[in-house]
Amino acid sequence: MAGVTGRLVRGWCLRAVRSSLQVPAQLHMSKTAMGASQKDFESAVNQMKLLKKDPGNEVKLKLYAHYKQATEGPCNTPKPAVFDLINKAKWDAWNALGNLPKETARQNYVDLVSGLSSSSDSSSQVKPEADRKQAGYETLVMTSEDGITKIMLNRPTKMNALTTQMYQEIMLALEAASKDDSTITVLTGNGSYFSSGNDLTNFVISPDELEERARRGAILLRDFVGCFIDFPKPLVAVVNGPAVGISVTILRLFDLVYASDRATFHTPFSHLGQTPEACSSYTFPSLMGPAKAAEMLIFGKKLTAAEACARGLVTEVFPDSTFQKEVWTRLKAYSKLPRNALRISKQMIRNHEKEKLHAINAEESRILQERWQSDECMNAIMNFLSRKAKL
Ligand SMILES: CCCCCCCCCC/C=C/CC(=O)SCCNC(=O)CCNC(=O)[C@H](O)C(C)(C)COP(=O)(O)OP(=O)(O)OC[C@H]1O[C@@H](n2cnc3c(N)ncnc32)[C@H](O)[C@@H]1OP(=O)(O)O
Repeated sequence: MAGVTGRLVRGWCLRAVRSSLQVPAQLHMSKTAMGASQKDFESAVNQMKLLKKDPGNEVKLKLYAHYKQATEGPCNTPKPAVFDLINKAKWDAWNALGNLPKETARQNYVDLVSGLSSSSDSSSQVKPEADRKQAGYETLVMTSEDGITKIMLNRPTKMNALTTQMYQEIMLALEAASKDDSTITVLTGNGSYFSSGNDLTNFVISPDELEERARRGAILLRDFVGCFIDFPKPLVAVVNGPAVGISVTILRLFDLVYASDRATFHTPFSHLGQTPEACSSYTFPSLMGPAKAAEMLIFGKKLTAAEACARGLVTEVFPDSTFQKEVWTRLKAYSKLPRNALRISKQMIRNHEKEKLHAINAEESRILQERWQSDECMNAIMNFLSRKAKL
């Protein structure tokens, strides 16, 4: 019976909404964002030899330390005499990296050099100081100013629901932001919502397409979440209003989450016949404990901003009336901090669990691929769409 209902639902979806869905090519993050290879490392070493501007002693020490760690592992030489100032400073910098894995040191070295190259490139170009809006996005507004790249979800009349095009554009925007000369990257929403999560019309497809679309959807989801796991710079969510579904679960992959007191946090996965994504099946229990995570992820309890803050998902809550002013003042001050130190500190905090997060992301995406083909999921989507049709 359920199977028949499912087939009817899928047929109804196709007839009820005449949608010409296109399947865009999948995007992949650059190699640098995914982890530096030996080749990337060697080319960064060569790039350093060509650098025209002296990056200063502090940076040179970091480069030295990461080079040694990447090539030889933890510091293995005797401590130089106290009066041998230069060698002692070098030894201290290397020794301070402790047991940092070689791969992480290699990645940090590549990131440091890439930061230096892009800042020296940018100093040779004349760029207007004014807000630089970047063209080419249909569902986002991307701007760069005062060391901050802002990616704004821009479908306010649809509560910034995420279409497949939008997932792709966010990945492109993140890739661009990871390479630009900004210090901090911000994601926010235009209008009253931060985002209402996955656009449920992504499911408006013919029954014979479902299996293939679910397969592609899982790849899209995995790549999308992967971009957040790997994002190399400080990433800030400015949660201007309610957040639903994946726009909530992804927050644990941000470094700061600022929320308006008007924001709510809702993950109605079970109601939709679906399961958690964006690594939340692991990150939420570790953040707030399994009992509180279950309340959100299994039973779909909607949290206020204050509750989300108490559970560690939100960094700080601001009154809505002063939200934008207070948050942007704070971020502008942060964006003046030394760029490379911020990046390296972020990576030191995040690198420990990166590999695990990728594995969890792959598994969650695989499970959702099956869920999307279930009658439970299709019935829930149909309920939403038929409510829409009746309005
Ligand atoms: C084979 C499948 C391939 C899928 C590939 C996807 C790959 C990635 C998947 C990642 C998975 C993520 C899981 C989730 O995010 S689950 C959460 C999904 N979101 C929801 O369930 C929210 C649904 N929306 C609502 O409940 C309500 O709209 C609202 C957000 C509570 C707001 O209610 P309100 O009454 O204030 O406003 P309206 O409902 O009138 O909304 C205004 C218009 O916006 C449209 N809208 C809003 N949100 C969505 C949405 N998520 N999907 C589609 N459309 C949305 C709403 O329909 C109105 O449009 P209209 O004016 O045209 O009627």
